[in-house]
Amino acid sequence: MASSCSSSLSAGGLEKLPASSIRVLRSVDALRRWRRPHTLDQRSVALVPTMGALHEGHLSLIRAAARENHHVVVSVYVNPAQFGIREDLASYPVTWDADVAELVRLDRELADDGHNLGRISAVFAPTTADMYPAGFPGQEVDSKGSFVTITPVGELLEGKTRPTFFRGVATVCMKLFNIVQPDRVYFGQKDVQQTVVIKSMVRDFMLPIEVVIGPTTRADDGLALSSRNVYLGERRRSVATVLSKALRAAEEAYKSGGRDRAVVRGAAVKLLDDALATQMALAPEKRVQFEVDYISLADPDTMEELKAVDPARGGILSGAVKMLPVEAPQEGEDLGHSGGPAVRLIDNIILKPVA
Ligand SMILES: Nc1ncnc2c1ncn2[C@@H]1O[C@H](COP(=O)(O)OP(=O)(O)OP(=O)(O)O)[C@@H](O)[C@H]1O
Ligand SMILES: CC(C)(CO)[C@@H](O)C(=O)[O-]
Ligand code: BAL
Repeated sequence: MASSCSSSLSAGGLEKLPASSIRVLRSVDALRRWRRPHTLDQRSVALVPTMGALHEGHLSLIRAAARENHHVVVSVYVNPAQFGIREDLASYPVTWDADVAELVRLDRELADDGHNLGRISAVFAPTTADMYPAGFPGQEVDSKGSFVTITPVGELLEGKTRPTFFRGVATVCMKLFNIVQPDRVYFGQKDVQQTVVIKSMVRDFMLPIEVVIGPTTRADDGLALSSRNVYLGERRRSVATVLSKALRAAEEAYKSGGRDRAVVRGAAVKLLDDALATQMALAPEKRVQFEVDYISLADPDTMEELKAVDPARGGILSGAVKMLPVEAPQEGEDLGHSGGPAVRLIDNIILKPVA
């Protein structure tokens, strides 16, 4: 739940982040009142949707948005509809105070850099009552309510393991887009299937919005930044690079002329198999066990699996790996946020077309 201790009310009763001009808008009405004049004065508005727990990946999207738009709205909303009933809604990291401190710091950076059209104008932090005016429909697969579903892409890969995920994402994004009425929306390539779902929704519902995809921000060792990485703890964090390494191995196979699924995807699978064998040879108090959910080599537009990459079109290599809770925890061992539950890592690499 967003706390209000790190914001203040101005003389006019407007809530702002401290030492900044960033408005905090907590309801649909407040956002609409803020938005109206910018339609009249034809200033461009960008939306960067997030679930908070901000990291450099989010900040890179905000920087891109500020470069190209007069106003940037960052939404911070942990949308319950995209969490399955057995997923981590209750423990999802909520770091409002740190998030707003990052936004204020970034806004100053944007102001000091002369290359930006705009800055962060507002943080939209609505309540679930506001976002689901008929009442929250529930997290079950057969919940009844008003939903946006984008199929078949939303049923593949992530959608197979998380059957309500893309329905929840598309529904909340449709709501956010209708509320904010952005000219441009910014999403990260880290969630590549999400970008395909959002682009399909914008196309199929004729939404007058440009979808901009920002590159994946990584830690120095290659791990894609993700809010859920806080669950890992030290032992699993050191092994979590297996997925990015596996995808990199498959990309190398493509770059060396490999085109068949068995060659390209096979390079990733082999790296994961070898890494797991290495871990399993270690003692329980040292090792990290993981399960591969999928390694996909898919069409860049539909995310349907490919038998071979057409070099004129390229493809998307993506994967999900579940890091299991550590065995035999050691005295004082850092197990990660919320006691170190199983963590699903996702990552991807775009195989670029070659002439
Ligand atoms: N490493 C990253 N690089 C670029 N964009 C990112 C990165 N991580 C997240 N994003 C993007 O930020 C936006 C908000 O994502 P979200 O708040 O879910 O963060 P997250 O790190 O993906 O969290 P989670 O761990 O729950 O998946 C999405 O468009 C997402 O793709
Ligand atoms: C796009 C999004 C903010 C919708 O809740 C979420 O799926 C995310 O953070 O990627
Ligand atoms: N980063 C996408 C949001 C989710 O996995 O729930």
